[in-house]
Amino acid sequence: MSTERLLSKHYEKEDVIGVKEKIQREFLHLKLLMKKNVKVSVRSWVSSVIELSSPIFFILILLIISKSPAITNNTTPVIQSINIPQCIANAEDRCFNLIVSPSNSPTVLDLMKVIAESNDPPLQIYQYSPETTGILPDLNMTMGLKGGIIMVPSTAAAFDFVKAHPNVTMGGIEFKTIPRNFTTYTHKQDPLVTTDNIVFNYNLLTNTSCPNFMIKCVDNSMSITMALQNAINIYQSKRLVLSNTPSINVTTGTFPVYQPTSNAVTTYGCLFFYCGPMISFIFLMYKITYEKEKKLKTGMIMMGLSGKMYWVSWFFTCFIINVIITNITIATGAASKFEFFLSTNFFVNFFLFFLFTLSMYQLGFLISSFIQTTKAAIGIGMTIFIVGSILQLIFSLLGPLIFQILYETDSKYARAARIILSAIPMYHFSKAVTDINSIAQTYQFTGVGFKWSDLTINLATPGVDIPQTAASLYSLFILSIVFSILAWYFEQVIPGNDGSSAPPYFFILPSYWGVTKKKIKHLPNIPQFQDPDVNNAVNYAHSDSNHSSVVIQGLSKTYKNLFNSKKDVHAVKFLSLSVEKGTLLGFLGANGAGKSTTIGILTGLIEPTYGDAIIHGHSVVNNISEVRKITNVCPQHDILWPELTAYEHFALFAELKGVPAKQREAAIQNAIKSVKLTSVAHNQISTYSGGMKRRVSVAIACIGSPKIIFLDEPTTGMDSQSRRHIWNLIKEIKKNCVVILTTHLMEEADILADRIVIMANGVMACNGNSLQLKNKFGEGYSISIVVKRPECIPEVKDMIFRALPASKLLSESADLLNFGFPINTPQDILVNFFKSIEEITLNQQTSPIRDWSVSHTTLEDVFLSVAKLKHL
Ligand SMILES: Nc1ncnc2c1ncn2[C@@H]1O[C@H](COP(=O)(O)OP(=O)(O)OP(=O)(O)O)[C@@H](O)[C@H]1O
Repeated sequence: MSTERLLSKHYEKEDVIGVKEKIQREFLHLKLLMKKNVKVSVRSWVSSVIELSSPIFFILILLIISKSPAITNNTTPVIQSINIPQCIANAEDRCFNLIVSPSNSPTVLDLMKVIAESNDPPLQIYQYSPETTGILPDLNMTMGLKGGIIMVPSTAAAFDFVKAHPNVTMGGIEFKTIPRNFTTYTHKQDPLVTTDNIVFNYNLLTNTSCPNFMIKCVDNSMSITMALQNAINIYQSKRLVLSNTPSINVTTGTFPVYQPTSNAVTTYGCLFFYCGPMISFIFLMYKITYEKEKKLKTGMIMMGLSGKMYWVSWFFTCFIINVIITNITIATGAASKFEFFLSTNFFVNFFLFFLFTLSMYQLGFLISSFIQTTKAAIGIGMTIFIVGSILQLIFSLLGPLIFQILYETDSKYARAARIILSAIPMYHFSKAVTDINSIAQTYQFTGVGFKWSDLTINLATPGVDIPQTAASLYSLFILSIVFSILAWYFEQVIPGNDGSSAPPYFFILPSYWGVTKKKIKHLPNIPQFQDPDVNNAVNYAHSDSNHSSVVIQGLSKTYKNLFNSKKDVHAVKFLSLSVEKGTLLGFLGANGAGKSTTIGILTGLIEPTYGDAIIHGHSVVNNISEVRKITNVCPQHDILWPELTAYEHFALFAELKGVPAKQREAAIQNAIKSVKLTSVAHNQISTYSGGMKRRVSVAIACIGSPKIIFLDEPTTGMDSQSRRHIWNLIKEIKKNCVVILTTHLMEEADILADRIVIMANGVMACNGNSLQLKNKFGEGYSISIVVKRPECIPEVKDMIFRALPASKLLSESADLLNFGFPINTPQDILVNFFKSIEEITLNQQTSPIRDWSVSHTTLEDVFLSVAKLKHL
């Protein structure tokens, strides 16, 4: 029967799992993984405390810096020059604002009406009295969004207004005297009118101060003067009874102005606020790569945990840590009385820190998909942190200037720099911090901090297209999404520790999304193998009458070399075999023989180039999730978290493997007893020896009545007593399932295996039980000889071949020689041989042999002779 037909026959057996069950399973996995993450975080509390308290640490440093005399001297804004603050709100039509005093002069009011009417667009005139509106009137409420002329009673009131609304008033006029002959009779009561003066006296105040580097400073004195002179002319021509034109005396006066102040937060805020999230970023990279390096992730997936939920659980864990760190940052900043935090809308700060941390986390996920070791993770994390710190310091000190240069210049370099910087979360973070700082630094005088609505205002000079603060937050959000997508993509495409990877175009394959089944490719013909038993096993695996629990058909795996196809590695070549329930298959082979690749394929970690394996009716290529439900694994590397106890491991895997809640405790206790760990079951794994950890791994592999168990060197590192105990346990559990055991201990395979397959260069070299293999590949007896020195080897070989002409050299390593000779060697030859070897070794001085022994052929001998043969 063709392989396709046989496979399709098997597929008929597949269970159709309902969507509801699938969702429930995914949620169960998420719950288990979240539990694990929380427990690990709680148990490794020192690192968790360091991670969560890092924002406190860095903000406290900033607080100490801010208290240093050098910085505090600089924190109070000084009235540096007496000018009218520059209006920065042109976009809201406020830049036509003039602040004019005194408001009790009817002539001044008339003049202002002329200016207001002749202005294009016309201005409105507002009366502002500190007594009625309070010291800090809301500009929007008082005068609407349009600009206008603000009449104030006195210069002092003008000062108050300017203090309340820095940078919205373009200039001011303080009238001092008005010539008597300039007024109409109705204005004789004007307090500014002087009888003996024909000079128009006023003080012109223009705002030439720049709130920050982002603002282009414009001197409006000329336009104000011209507007006023024009108004005087119009007024005079229309209404004056006198023909004399008054002379005008303009002076410049002083006005309070907010010079942007530098303080610890404006100077170093970008740097110190950035450090807390970055420490968490390094921790995250470490945690993810730790699970990768220790193959915990792979192990969990082999045991059936959902790969998707693995990432979702990390996402939620990061989300929780992010929310905690963000709130700690804001609370510490507020407790430190930094206006950056006190005056800014909570949600603005929340989103700023949350989105920055989120984007860094996603970048961490992305970078982690390229690296395999914690060393690399820490190295790269620290490098990013240091380079980022330098950037933050530069932005802290020169941020506004940099933004101005970047956005005012339209050179190709500026454009390129903008594009590059836009992909860097630190850049958006420092831009937003600088924006918030530019408002927060005047908070103590204005009482107005960074509001939610300020996210969308243009803090820069009109015409300079510097992005609004909201753009920085959007960018952080978009970067988070882009990094997540790239992390997901590269996680699939970059080969992991197990060497598995998806093709670069995997996302366009319908089979990736579960819409269709993967197309299984088969080699057209079943090849002929040298060994008849292997041929039989292969033919049976492809036969119609095969109903074994595990049926492997034509499994092949080629690791392609992208640059040179001659260097392609054919790790597994047409492996076909079947394993019945209740059988322990010893799967042996030298290093590089193809065992791990085969196990990787059977556990769904590696996609075969050709062929498939059907495990209890489920294809490993197309239905691996069902295979994993019934499969348990004891990988070479323990899937154990040092922070969890053995009990917690058993509980986790019992629930994962679907042990009903009522039977779970019994299953856990059973597992603990089976590997004799009762007294230490509640101790953390970090306190266990290597052998004890192996015992936990073996017990995990037995939990939940699996139908197939993969044991990869299960007894490595165990003492002989524990090893024998585990062997008994394995003998017990194999009764109800299939066990596939890979080991380098031939004694272990000999004792446990019902059937042994030895792989050599990717090919099944032999297949049979231990006795069959010994008879077939062994030489009856084997002599092991330890020579004194390597130079003695030729002499010893010569001696053995002379004494036992039918003997064969089985292996030769350092000073150990292994010969085999047939069981039917004539007795007299044997007697002579023993005599001569005894004589040689009697003389310790001259003998080239240090030690020798004779035994029946061992599996080791079989293994060594099989490794030498060519098999295809
Ligand atoms: N990701 C990979 N890319 C390229 N070649 C690989 C990859 N993984 C394994 N190989 C090659 O495939 C062959 C089989 O390797 P495999 O790991 O399956 O051997 P093994 O029998 O498990 O060896 P060991 O006993 O050392 O674990 C080896 O030649 C190995 O170098």
